[in-house]
Parts: sequence; structure tokens; C-alpha cells
Amino acid sequence: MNTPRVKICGITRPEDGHQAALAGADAIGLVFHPASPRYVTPRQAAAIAAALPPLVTTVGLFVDAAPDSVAAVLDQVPLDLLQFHGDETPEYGAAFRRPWIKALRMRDGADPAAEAERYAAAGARGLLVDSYVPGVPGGTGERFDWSRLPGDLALPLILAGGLDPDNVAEAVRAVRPWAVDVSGGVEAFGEDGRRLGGIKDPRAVTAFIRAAKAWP
Ligand SMILES: O=C(O)c1ccccc1NCC(=O)[C@H](O)[C@H](O)COP(=O)(O)O
Repeated sequence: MNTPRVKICGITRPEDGHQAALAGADAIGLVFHPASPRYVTPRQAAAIAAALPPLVTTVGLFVDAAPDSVAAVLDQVPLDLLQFHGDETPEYGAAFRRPWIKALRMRDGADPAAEAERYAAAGARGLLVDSYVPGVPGGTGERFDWSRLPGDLALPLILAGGLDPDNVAEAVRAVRPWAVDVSGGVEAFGEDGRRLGGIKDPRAVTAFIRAAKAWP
């Protein structure tokens, strides 16, 4: 089994992206879904990307976005990988002629094996599996039942959904994913005890990456 790659998602500040990279993140995620508390404008995203050291993958997240709006972001931000987190078809993903992955929200009846086959045939590079919470496209902070994931998929598996520094090692042991992805589980807390959407806690980011990469 590989040492899992780690993607720290929902970065909104250059200093958070830089810290994640220094702590060993393989990728950072930039959310271009306007309704998200972690939304970044192309200008903000370009500043975050510019603050990264080399060899850290920048991932742009979109949810059923008009192709023109994705193209407009690509004109302004040096994204290495696109992540489609809505109901995008395989044909939609393939049309950008860029490396891309598809997110699958694990609602009842979701079939990761069949979806991996379908999207692999169109050139997707990976399948990100995430929790399903009605009305929340991503960044739910919720876990799902990992035993629903088959042992073998046609695409590299990226595990997301409610991961945090305390449960990621267990997740890696149980699922053996290609990569793990976290957003809410490494966010700082506000004075009201709630997560500050988009603001990362550097200690939590470092602890998460250490725990994820501690395998075996
Ligand atoms: O993070 C968001 O706000 C978001 C909004 C819309 C689409 C996707 C979004 N995040 C996608 C991710 O890749 C998250 O890292 C993933 O959903 C896991 O989030 P969490 O459960 O908070 O770790």
C-alpha cells in the first residue's frame, strides 16, 4: 500500500496554503463554488497559488459550474487539477482537456465501482468519495460508512468526509486510499466554539498530515 497523499481543501488565505505545504501537504483545494463559506475569487486563488512552494498540486473545485466560468478561472489561476463536485457527466469533465477528478457523494444506492468505471473511461484521474448531506455539496464535516467502499476501483480513491487528525489513521488502515482529503476537520474554532469556515488551524493541519502519512 502507498503512503497516502494528503489534500488540504478549502484554503482561503495564502498563509494557510503555505503552512500546509511546509507541513507536507501534497495538494491544496480552492473552492470556486460561490455558496461555500470557503469560496475564493480567482484573484484570491491566484494569490494563494503564488505563495506555494513548487511541487504542490493546486486543485480547483467546481459544482455544476457553467463551462465558461470554469474556463474564466483557468485563465486567471494556475490550477493543476480540476475537481467536479456536483452532478457533472463524464463528457463534461473530459471537455476541459485538463487533468480532472470526479467527486461522488455517497448517498443511498451510490455505486463507487460503477462510477469509477464510467468516469475512468472519460479520462478522470481519480474518484473522490465524500459524505452525502442533502443541500450541502461538500465540506460537510460528516463521515460515512467506509465499509460501503469496495476494495478495488478502476480509479485511484481519494477518501473525504469528516476526516480529522484523530480519525484519519483509522481511515487509512480501513480503506487504504490513494489519498485523503480534509476541510472542516482542520479548521480553527471561533470564540463561539464553532469552526471558522475557511480558516485553518496550523497545528491541526500538521497533526492531520503526520497521522495520515504514519502508515503502516
Ligand atoms: O468545502 C466546501 O465548502 C465545498 C463546497 C462545495 C463543494 C465542495 C466543497 N468541498 C469539497 C472537498 O473536497 C472537501 O474537502 C470534502 O467535501 C470534505 O470536507 P470535510 O468533510 O469538511 O472534511
